[in-house]
Amino acid sequence: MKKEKSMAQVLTEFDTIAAISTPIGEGGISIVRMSGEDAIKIANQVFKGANLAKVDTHTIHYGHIINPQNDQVIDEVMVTVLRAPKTFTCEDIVEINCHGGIVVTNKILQLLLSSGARMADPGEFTKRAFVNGRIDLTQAESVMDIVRAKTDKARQVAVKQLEGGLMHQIRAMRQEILDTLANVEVNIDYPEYDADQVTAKQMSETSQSVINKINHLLKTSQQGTILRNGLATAIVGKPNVGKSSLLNYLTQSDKAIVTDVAGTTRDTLEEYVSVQGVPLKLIDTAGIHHTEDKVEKIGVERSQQALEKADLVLLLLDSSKELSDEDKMLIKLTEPKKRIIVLNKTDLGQKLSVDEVKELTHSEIISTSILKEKNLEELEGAIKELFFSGIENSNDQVLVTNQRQVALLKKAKGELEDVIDAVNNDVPVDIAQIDFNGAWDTLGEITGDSAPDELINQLFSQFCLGK
Ligand SMILES: Nc1nc2c(c(=O)[nH]1)N(C=O)[C@@H](CNc1ccc(C(=O)N[C@@H](CCC(=O)O)C(=O)O)cc1)CN2
Ligand SMILES: Nc1nc2c(ncn2[C@@H]2O[C@H](COP(=O)(O)OP(=O)(O)OP(=O)(O)O)[C@@H](O)[C@H]2O)c(=O)[nH]1
Ligand SMILES: [Mg+2]
Repeated sequence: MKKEKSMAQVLTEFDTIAAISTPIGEGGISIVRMSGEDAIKIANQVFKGANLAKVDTHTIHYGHIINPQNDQVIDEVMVTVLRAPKTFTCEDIVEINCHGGIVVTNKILQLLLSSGARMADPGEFTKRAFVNGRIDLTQAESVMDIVRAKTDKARQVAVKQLEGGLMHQIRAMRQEILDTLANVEVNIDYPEYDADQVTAKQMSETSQSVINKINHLLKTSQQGTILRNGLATAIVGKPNVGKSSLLNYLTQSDKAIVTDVAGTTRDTLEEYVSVQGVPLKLIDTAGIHHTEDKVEKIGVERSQQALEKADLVLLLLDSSKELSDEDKMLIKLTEPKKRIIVLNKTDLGQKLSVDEVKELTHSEIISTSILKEKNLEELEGAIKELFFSGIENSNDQVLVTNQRQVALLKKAKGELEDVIDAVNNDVPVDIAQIDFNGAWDTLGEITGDSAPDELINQLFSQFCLGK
């Protein structure tokens, strides 16, 4: 077995890192952040103002960053001093709040690097928070999810995960497995029973108990993924029915080009939007129809791909025209999907009635005029209703939201099922125990309690610089 490094060993390997933690660009203020043993010493070399080695922790100080080589003033700043261990990384942190210009911010970073700091890797601050035990991997992932959240719901789910609910549940499952393993020793001390038989029974029971908990978590993953990524909602229909107009209305923008020319939209367009609290990833598509045009053909193919991937389809029909073969084909094609049918252009003379469409489908039908903004709240309400039907209100629930966690939960479940199978088939206890130990390790990968270094490095490398 690989020997684990002691925390002290890990810590002594840590040098002082620096990075710009705000977006690169012009802005009011930028933050250059340092973490590590020498953070305060390095800051003191370039700061003119209070002696940072003497100030209280969690205090902020006015002064100037100067180039110690020639005493030239680089910028007027505010510097925050945060001493270990009660900091984001559990190390000494210094944050320099400078004016938000690209040149000045970079210059300050360069100065820190030439004074003894090392450029941080992407995600390295958060990685230190993890290695130093302040957060687990699920919390680290949630930090990134907060940064990347496209809708308020996605933010809400991520902040919930940051509280550590998922971590606690996983750790409790691991503890159950560990307690059972500890019992193995005890069983040997009771010779009146067959120790192996008792052990096998306990392993099998614990496996079932943990499987039940895993199933419960896996059940949340579909909802969790949708809340995190947005419900993929494809707006489809034949050309010129008002698909792009609908995207523009729902996003309250003019992101999509709208004209009276059929075939205006050539490529799919994605926008994140919250509709009555429902997080949607809206996809405007090129009108689906038969075409020989080379460019349009590719657009139509993309529309079909978007349709296949969609969680929800908004199928638009033009109510001022009779139902065409293409419309009928689209009604058939989208039949297996969660769907709302939108009869648009009700402001024009009506040639297609709700009743006529009802004969072809059980889906909800909403009549709208997107141009005149008629009945669009009803459409939004229908989206919301469809979304929340069959979904528990999730505000306080722990949700599994990412594929890494789902894959590891499934793997652990498989290992535990193998334990039960082995026990049922009278496989020797020490063989069954291999999978039992395996499940313990797999669950540990979710929280990072037993994750290999490569995995941890790979995960944090996806973070932004300065995070
Ligand atoms: N200026 C600044 N703003 C920021 C951050 C930062 O690093 N710097 N954060 C960075 O992402 C986020 C805040 N996250 C943080 C999480 C934990 C701790 C922290 O010091 N935790 C300690 C002590 C808590 C306490 O004082 O009670 C701990 O948990 O031990 C600080 C920030 C967002 N805003
Ligand atoms: N009268 C009327 N016109 C509408 C309505 N909704 C959209 N239109 C118009 O219909 C035309 C086509 O609208 P688009 O939103 O570009 O239609 P589309 O489905 O995206 O079309 P393609 O991208 O070509 O497939 C534009 O001139 C819109 O202003 C409506 O409710 N009533
Ligand atoms: Mg369009």
